[in-house]
Amino acid sequence: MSTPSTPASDEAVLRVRNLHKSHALGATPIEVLRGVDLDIHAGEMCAIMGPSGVGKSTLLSCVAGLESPDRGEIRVLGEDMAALDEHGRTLLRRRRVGIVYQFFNLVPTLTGYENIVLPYLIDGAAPDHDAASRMLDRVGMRARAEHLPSQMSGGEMQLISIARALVRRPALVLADEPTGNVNVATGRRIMALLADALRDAGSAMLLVTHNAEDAARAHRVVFMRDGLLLHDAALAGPAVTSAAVHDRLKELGI
Ligand SMILES: Nc1ncnc2c1ncn2[C@@H]1O[C@H](COP(=O)(O)OP(=O)(O)OP(=O)(O)O)[C@@H](O)[C@H]1O
Repeated sequence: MSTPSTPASDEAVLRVRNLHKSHALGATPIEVLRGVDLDIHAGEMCAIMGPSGVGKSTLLSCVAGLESPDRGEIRVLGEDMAALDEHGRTLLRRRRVGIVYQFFNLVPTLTGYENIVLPYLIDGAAPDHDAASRMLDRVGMRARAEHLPSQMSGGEMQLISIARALVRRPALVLADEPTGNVNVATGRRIMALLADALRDAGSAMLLVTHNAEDAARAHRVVFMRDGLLLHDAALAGPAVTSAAVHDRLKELGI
């Protein structure tokens, strides 16, 4: 598979057009995404907020190539996900996309360090131990390197999972409620780490969050409602403060 290393400067790292996706609920399909459009450029963090069950995680799964949309277009680094086969999508995800999950998704039988180098191993690549070691220090988890996830707190597991997601300097980071299961202080640390890593690596990031303070770290906040994204010009750039996010959530009744 040929994966462009960097998109053309004006090309979005993530481009989504008219995305539709239904889930079968018994015999009745429920259309969760009804024409989602979204662009995220290099170095940009975009937060998505919206009521529970509206389809935020479904969007992330489609972007990651873990679920197939019914129709519409997803381009990651210019690559049309629908034109890739399953293997191509897997390679693109492994090599260019970092994913942070709400429930960490660490491999329970591997140590913290082994979890961090997992993205290399599942790709059949030699681990970059320098990068992994730097990442271990960056998330402050060196003392936990040899511990199993069962010996870690939720916050520690999430810090390890963030190191795993970022170790290959992904072009696109997908984070699904990364602070949803950690305490407030760790949540702030996690958001600062993600923002710093994004800036340093020039990655684009799609963040799903219910937390206005987390959303306020983004360059742009969009709201999902009725299967669509509401692009809110008032919530971009310096206007993105947690107070402004709170106000908008209230106006939208979310
Ligand atoms: N595999 C599936 N099969 C059937 N229905 C599904 C499936 N995955 C999700 N759904 C349904 O699709 C809808 C959207 O789910 P999704 O997890 O994307 O929402 P969300 O906005 O991320 O919610 P939350 O904020 O609670 O995490 C929900 O009604 C959910 O029950």
